[in-house]
Amino acid sequence: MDIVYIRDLRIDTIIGIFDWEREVRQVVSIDLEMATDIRRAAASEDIRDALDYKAVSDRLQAFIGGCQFLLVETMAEQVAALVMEEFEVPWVRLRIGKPAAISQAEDVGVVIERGARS
Ligand SMILES: Nc1nc2c(c(=O)[nH]1)N=C([C@H](O)[C@@H](O)CO)CN2
Repeated sequence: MDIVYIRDLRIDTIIGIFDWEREVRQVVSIDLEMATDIRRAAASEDIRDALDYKAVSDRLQAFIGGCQFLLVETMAEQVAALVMEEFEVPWVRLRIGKPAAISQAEDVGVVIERGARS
C-alpha cells in the first residue's frame, strides 16, 4: 500500500460548542493520509491515474468551509466518509486540529483511521 498525503491543510470554518464559536470562524488544521497504489501514475505520469491531492484539497476546502459542526468528531467522520466515497480511497488516517481552541495548548483535536489497508 502506498500513501498520498496532505499535511496541515488550513481551512476557515464555524466549529465549536460555545456561543462565540458559532459566530467567529476559526481555522482547522488537517493532516490526511490516503491509501492508494501509485504505480500506474508513476508509469504513465498522467494525473488522471493519480489520487490528485489538489482535487482532494479543493473538495475539503469547499466542504469544510461551508459546514457548521459543533464537534470536531463529527467533522472528522464526515470528512473521512467523503474522501473514501468520492475519491475511492479504501483507507484513511485523518487528524483534525483546532489550534486556536485552547490558549494554553498548541493544538487540540482528533485522529481517526477508517477503512481497511490493502
Ligand atoms: N472531544 C472534544 N472536546 C471538545 C470539543 C470537541 O469538538 N471535541 N470542543 C470543545 C470546544 O468547542 C472548544 O474547542 C472550545 O475551546 C471543547 N471540547
